Amino acid sequence: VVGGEVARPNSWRWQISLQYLSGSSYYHTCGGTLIRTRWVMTAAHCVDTQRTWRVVLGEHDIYTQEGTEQYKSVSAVHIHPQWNSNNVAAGYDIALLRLSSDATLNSYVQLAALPPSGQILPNNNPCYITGWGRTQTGGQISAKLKQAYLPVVDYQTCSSSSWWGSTVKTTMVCAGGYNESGCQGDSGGPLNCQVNGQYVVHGVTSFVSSLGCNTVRKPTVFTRVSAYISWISGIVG
Ligand SMILES: CC(C)c1ccc(NC(=O)[C@@H]2CCCN2C(=O)[C@H](CCCC[NH3+])NC(=O)C(F)(F)F)cc1
Repeated sequence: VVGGEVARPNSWRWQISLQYLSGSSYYHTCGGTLIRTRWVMTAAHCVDTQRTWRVVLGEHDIYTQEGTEQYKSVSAVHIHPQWNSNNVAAGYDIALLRLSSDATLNSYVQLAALPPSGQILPNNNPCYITGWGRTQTGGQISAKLKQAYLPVVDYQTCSSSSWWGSTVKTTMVCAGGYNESGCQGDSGGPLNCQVNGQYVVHGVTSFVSSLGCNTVRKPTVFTRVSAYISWISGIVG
C-alpha cells in the first residue's frame, strides 16, 4: 500500500496473509479475505503457480509472533476456470482456497461480508485498501498491515482513454486516491467499502500500472466481487 497509514492491529479481521514455503521458511506473497471459516478468497494470479501455501489469520506484523495468529495449510485451490495468466486485463482474477481446518472466529479473526450479486458502487463511494504490499513503487513490503483511503472511480471514468481505457472491464472495480494505491504484495487482498455503515468486501486487488503503483490516472484495479457471487456460492455453498 502506497500512502495511507498502519492499520490499528486486527481492525480488518477478515484480512489474511498468503504465504509460500521456500526452503524452511514461509514468505508473504499476497493478501486474501476470509469468507467462510474454511474458505479464503484471493486473486488467481497469486496462486497460479504450484507452491506449498499457508494462510495466516489474525496477523498484524508479519515478522513477529503476537499471539493472535492462526496458521492454516491449504487443502485445495480453486482458480476461476476462465482465468488466463497471460491476460490479467480479461478479468477472472479470483480464486478460492480451502483451508485444512476451520478458522476460529474471535476478536482478531472474523468473516467478511460480501456484496449482493451485481451490486455496483457509485463514484467516490468510500473504500479502504488493506495489505502488506510495497509502500512505494519498487520499495519493500510493509511489516505491519497498512490501510489507505481509496474511493471508487466509476467505470465510465476508469475506462476513459486517458485512464485505463479498454484494459478495464465491467467485471472490475477501480479505486484510487491522489497518492494512494495498492502495490505488489497487496494482490488478492480486499477492497473494503462502506455500504450503509458496514464494511463490505467489493474488490480483490488485481493490478496497478506497470509504470508504477501510484501512477496518475491509473487507479488500482480490483476484481469486482459482486460479479462472481454465483461462482463463489457454487464452490463454498
Ligand atoms: C495492460 C494489462 C494487460 C496490464 C496491466 C497492468 C499490469 N501491471 C503489472 O504488470 C504490475 C507490475 C508488477 C506486477 N503488476 C501488477 O499489477 C500485479 C499483477 C500482475 C498480473 C500480470 N502478471 N498486481 C499488483 O501488483 C497488485 F496491485 F495487485 F498488487 C500488467 C499488464
